Amino acid sequence: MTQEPILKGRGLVKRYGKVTALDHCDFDLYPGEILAVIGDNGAGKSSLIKALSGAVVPDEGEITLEGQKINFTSPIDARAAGIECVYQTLAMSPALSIADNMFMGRELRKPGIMGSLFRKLDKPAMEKFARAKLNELGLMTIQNINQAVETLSGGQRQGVAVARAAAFGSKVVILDEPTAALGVKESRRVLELIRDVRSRGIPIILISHNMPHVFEVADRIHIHRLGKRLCVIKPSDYTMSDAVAFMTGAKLPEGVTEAA
Ligand SMILES: Nc1ncnc2c1ncn2[C@@H]1O[C@H](COP(=O)(O)OP(=O)(O)OP(=O)(O)O)[C@@H](O)[C@H]1O
Repeated sequence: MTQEPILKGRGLVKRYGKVTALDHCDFDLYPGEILAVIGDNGAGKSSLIKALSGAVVPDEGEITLEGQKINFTSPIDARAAGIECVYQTLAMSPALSIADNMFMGRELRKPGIMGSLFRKLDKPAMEKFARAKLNELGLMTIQNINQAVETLSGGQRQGVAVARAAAFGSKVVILDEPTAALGVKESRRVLELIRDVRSRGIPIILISHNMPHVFEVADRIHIHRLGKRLCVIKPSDYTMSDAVAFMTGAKLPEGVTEAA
């Protein structure tokens, strides 16, 4: 790679009491790529993306975005910097509408009296924007933008979460297990959305246990093992069973040692 990574982590450490979830972990995401992050249960994948998206503060190490050192202390900081993350839990309010969920925490407000803190929400503008974004991403099955999120199917909810991330993630979109618990058709749609985001030039980090999905969409695969990056492979160079063998420690890629 001749380009510089857009998002880079070096020597990241995160401890939870006696558990070391991240053990001097390195990470590189390059512009315009879909980077899958795979690893066994408990390998530290979620801890890694939480550190990159401000949900946890690493105990050690350095993160840079476009070459600038960043010190996120919350996901709000990361969002302000253009990094959007869809966590496994989706972080949506089921009783609120699709439009309200898309704007949660960054509501548009009507112009008010100068200096007024009590500016009214600009509902029409938010609905218009939400509709435009969902249409742009081909989520035409959602008829009513005012529909409560709790009335949507799992796939539609995931679609709204991905649409929200894609709409506001100007620099990086992170998706933690976006196809887990989805049916075949719904998973397909989410994979298409992921490709769609990439085609708009936004790089994506995809955490997934689903090897066929990973091998289908990823440009590169970061294999995470025991709290650190074991290696990065190209899906064209290895089989799915190789990847699983690497992440479980059954075998190592050529030239890689476990201590690396
Ligand atoms: N909030 C927490 N408190 C205590 N331990 C934690 C916490 N979060 C993660 N851990 C521990 O850190 C380690 C790494 O967890 P993490 O969730 O990052 O792994 P993962 O690779 O995402 O796992 P999975 O694939 O099962 O989701 C695990 O041993 C886990 O139990």
